[in-house]
Amino acid sequence: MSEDFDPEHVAPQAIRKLTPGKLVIASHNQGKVREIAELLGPHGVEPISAGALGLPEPEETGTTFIANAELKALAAADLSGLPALSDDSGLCVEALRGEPGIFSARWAGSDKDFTVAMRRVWDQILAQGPGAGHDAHFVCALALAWPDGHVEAFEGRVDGRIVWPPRGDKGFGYDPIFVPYGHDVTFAEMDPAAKHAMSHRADAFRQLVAAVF
Ligand SMILES: O=c1nc[nH]c2c1ncn2[C@H]1C[C@H](O)[C@@H](COP(=O)(O)OP(=O)(O)OP(=O)(O)O)O1
Ligand SMILES: [Mg+2]
Repeated sequence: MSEDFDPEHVAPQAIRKLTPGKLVIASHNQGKVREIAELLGPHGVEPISAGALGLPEPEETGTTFIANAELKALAAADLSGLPALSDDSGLCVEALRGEPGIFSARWAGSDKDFTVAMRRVWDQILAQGPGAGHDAHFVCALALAWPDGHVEAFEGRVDGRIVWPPRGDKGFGYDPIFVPYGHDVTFAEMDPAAKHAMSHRADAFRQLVAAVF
């Protein structure tokens, strides 16, 4: 091994393993915190939410899901002194050229009203004219950061279609208008376990678990 060998710049062996202990869930969205805690259940870590630690909600200045996930995880790891896991996610509608995308939370406004955001998605699809397709996908970027600034990121996806009117009261966000391909029910009509078996978050989680546990 040469003297200037730097393990941080060797992929993929550079992936750092997460050891059992406290893990900050760097999200202020209770729906996500609940899903992430459920997905982490079998992996021997003790989740603590950013809200419970009184951490601020960072401004999402990135232009990609990965960039926003990394900045949220790094901020929480730095402030807490603990490893932190963040999630940046959103709904991308093909007929809207990927919108709302990274702006999915912002479409719900400062009072986080997803009735308004879902209506806006539907109205904008209709505004494209009768030929507009309803295809859409959710993306989830997960970033795991350490207080020394090391960070790993993983991106997952699930494809489906937008339906109207909204259906179901489980889940959160845009779940009532999203039906994954191969299914007839929305994410908000499914049991959490069924959503966890196929969601964008579960896809990203499988990659994270394979890499860092
Ligand atoms: O499984 C999902 N089912 C339905 N809607 C979803 C899902 N996953 C993301 N979404 C939508 C709603 C959410 O508000 C936005 C993410 O925005 P995003 O900035 O990543 O999260 P956020 O501001 O709600 O919480 P935080 O940044 O503190 O983690 O995309
Ligand atoms: Mg956010």
